[in-house]
Amino acid sequence: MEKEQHRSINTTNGSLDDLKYQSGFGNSFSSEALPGALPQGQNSPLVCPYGLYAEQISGTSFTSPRKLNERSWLYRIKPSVTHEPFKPRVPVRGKLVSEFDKSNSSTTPTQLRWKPVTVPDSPTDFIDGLYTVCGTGSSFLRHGYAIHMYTANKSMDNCAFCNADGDFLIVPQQGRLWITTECGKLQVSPGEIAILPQGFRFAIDLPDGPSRGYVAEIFGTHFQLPDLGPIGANGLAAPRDFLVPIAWFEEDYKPGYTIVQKFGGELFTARQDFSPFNVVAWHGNYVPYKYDLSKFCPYNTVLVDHSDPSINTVLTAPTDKPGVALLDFVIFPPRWLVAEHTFRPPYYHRNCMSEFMGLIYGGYEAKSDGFLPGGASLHSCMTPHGPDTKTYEATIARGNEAGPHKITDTMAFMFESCLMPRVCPWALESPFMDPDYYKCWIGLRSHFSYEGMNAKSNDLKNEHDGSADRATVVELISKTML
Ligand SMILES: O=C(O)Cc1cc(O)ccc1O
Ligand SMILES: [Fe+2]
Repeated sequence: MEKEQHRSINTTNGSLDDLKYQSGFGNSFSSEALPGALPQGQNSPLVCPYGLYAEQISGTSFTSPRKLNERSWLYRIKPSVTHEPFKPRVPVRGKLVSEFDKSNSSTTPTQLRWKPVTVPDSPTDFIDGLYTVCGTGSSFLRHGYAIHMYTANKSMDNCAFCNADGDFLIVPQQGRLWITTECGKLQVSPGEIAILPQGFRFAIDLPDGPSRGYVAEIFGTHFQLPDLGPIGANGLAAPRDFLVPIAWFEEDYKPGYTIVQKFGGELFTARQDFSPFNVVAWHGNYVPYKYDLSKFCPYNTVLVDHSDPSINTVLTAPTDKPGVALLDFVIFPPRWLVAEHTFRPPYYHRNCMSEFMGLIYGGYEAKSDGFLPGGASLHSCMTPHGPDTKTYEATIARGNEAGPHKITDTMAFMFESCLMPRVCPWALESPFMDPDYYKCWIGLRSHFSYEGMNAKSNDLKNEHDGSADRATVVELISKTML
């Protein structure tokens, strides 16, 4: 064992408040915390600068096509392998799933909605606060996804988490996440997202205490920027707005330091006596990164009809079928609504894809109430859904006079997948599950009439004038975002 040392070297990242980042998506990045630490001209010299060990982390098979190949070279004080054997973590919490089947989850075509889960009072870090809501497929077979949520109130202490199963896309909803990774530090606030690819070790500090958020985990593939098609060369999420850490390392002696490894949905621990954040320099294109959703440049209809939500795709994890996503991350950001003689909220629909939604802040355009920041909904494959009764009535009451209108103070998102999710029992039985969700549509009444063959939306609007629920409608118009 080494003698005790307490020296953290950080030449460029002075304090967490002014973290510096590299920018770009899929670049070949490089960073060194000490000058000259990065070997030149080769990846694995006989002796690396400063006596560092060279270690490669591969995010794709060695032989993946060049345009998909992801790997990085890390130059570290001790290699990752320097630890005691992995043992099952005790106590076993058993609320993480990475291979979905009848033993751990069930299917339902019912529309599901959850209220925001309360952050516990008892000390809970990110690992203990993480639980799977739904998912499908298998991390063993490298195909599928899991959707988790977390509630936590304390920083991880003397331990790092490593997910061997897949990539995490983390959407904090409450409380900042200060994430230390092997490539350096990321400071992520609600309204930003972080991607922690498969295999990277990371530790999450919670500077704000109580924290809550959503996590999509994908098995067997990585996130890409969506093609822009006829939109052109610019728009949606710009590559330069993705931020990647700069090298940061600590060389402290850390007795009892624990690596918690998620492997096949189970947690294992291994002891070592040093920090895994001992990478002095690195280069490559397999990296953790973050993105500020307020930087997104939305495109949408400028004349009629409501665009399909794919127009707001931030990142996509593809399947082998062109245009069919294992998991799309789609947002519903502040934007102008200008469509003429159009029902502006999301249309009623059934989708061959499955839709999990969350709300980071504000309200959501299709739901007047009941879908709250920190809450969630799941509309699985071909399960009908759409605006609730109040939103429908208020939209019709507003009628054609609606001019350009800006939706503000809102950030909802959707994880959309071609694979049908199974739902975990603790999510179905949760006290935060809303058993009355279906009632938000039950009030939708028939406006059908043979005389109304040429009805315009204004005629529908007039139906409400003087009707018994006029007061409600007027109240809703003032409340609604549309
Ligand atoms: O169901 C939802 O609320 C998500 C959604 C939004 C939208 O604008 C169009 C289709 C869609 O599934
Ligand atoms: Fe939908």
